[in-house]
Amino acid sequence: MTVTVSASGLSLRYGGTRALDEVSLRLSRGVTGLLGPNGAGKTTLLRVLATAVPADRGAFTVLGHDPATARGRQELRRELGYLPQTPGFHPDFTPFAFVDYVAILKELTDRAARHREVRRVLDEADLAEVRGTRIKKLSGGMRQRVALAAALVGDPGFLVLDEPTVGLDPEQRMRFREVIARAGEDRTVLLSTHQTEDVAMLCHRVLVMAGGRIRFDGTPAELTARAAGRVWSSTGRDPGAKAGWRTGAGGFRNVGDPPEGADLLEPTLEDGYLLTLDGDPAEVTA
Ligand SMILES: Nc1ncnc2c1ncn2[C@@H]1O[C@H](COP(=O)(O)OP(=O)(O)OP(=O)(O)O)[C@@H](O)[C@H]1O
Repeated sequence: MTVTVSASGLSLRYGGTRALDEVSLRLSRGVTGLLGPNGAGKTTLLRVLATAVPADRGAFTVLGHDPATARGRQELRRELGYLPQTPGFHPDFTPFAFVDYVAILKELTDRAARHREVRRVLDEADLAEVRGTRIKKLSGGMRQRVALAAALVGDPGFLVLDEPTVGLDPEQRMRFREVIARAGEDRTVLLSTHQTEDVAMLCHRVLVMAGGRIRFDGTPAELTARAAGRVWSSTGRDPGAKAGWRTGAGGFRNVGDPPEGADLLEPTLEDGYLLTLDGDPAEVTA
């Protein structure tokens, strides 16, 4: 597999907080999911890779461009589509006007070619029918897709998406996933999310971050497999479980080291994720 994004030893401190602590990774084409609890460092990592903020230490390249030089930074930004955690757009703009504005910022100066590109990305994000409707009249899911369309302008090879499915209802999330999956067919996509189903359904690869470090790097199946034989049901709360929660059926689902004779359950990616957060930080790969 061709490596498209490569980072080594990325570190960044905010005062006393180590937001990134020696992060190294290699990405290839397709969608890679980035999971981690609040404050894990996901947004900081995405901001560094999007050249929005420089790391204190470490280096990285995107599609061969090194942001340490002014020219490399410029080339990298031409290959970048970034959907930040809180995208801002003027509510009175239409999707067409907003994406056209972003296209101008991305140096698409020929008006006819730019308008063709704007229509193309609006189609790709499933927004053709509402391209003339004011953004303030669109649903949250459609607004997210407007932000995604803006990130797709100029056909960037590297897409950085920070929690794009947050706040979407299940149907909107499905449609959004379809658009991301399509975008990932021929691009490198790094997708931060709190939704383990996003990762299970979309990603060929998953990274788990906690405390500024990468705690897991492997396939979704490998993350799920971490919980094999470590998930069980019980009628009451099991004090020996690392985590346990009441299910809709009234019993408890537990992860950890099951007691003798426990009623074992099929693990999910979420179980593997929870056990990874609880595990040894030195165990990085599957
Ligand atoms: N601009 C900043 N100034 C000071 N501290 C910051 C700043 N940005 C982030 N941090 C701190 O750095 C750490 C990592 O934050 P970051 O936003 O990268 O985490 P995250 O994994 O994206 O979290 P979330 O899932 O809540 O979005 C946190 O402890 C956060 O409080």
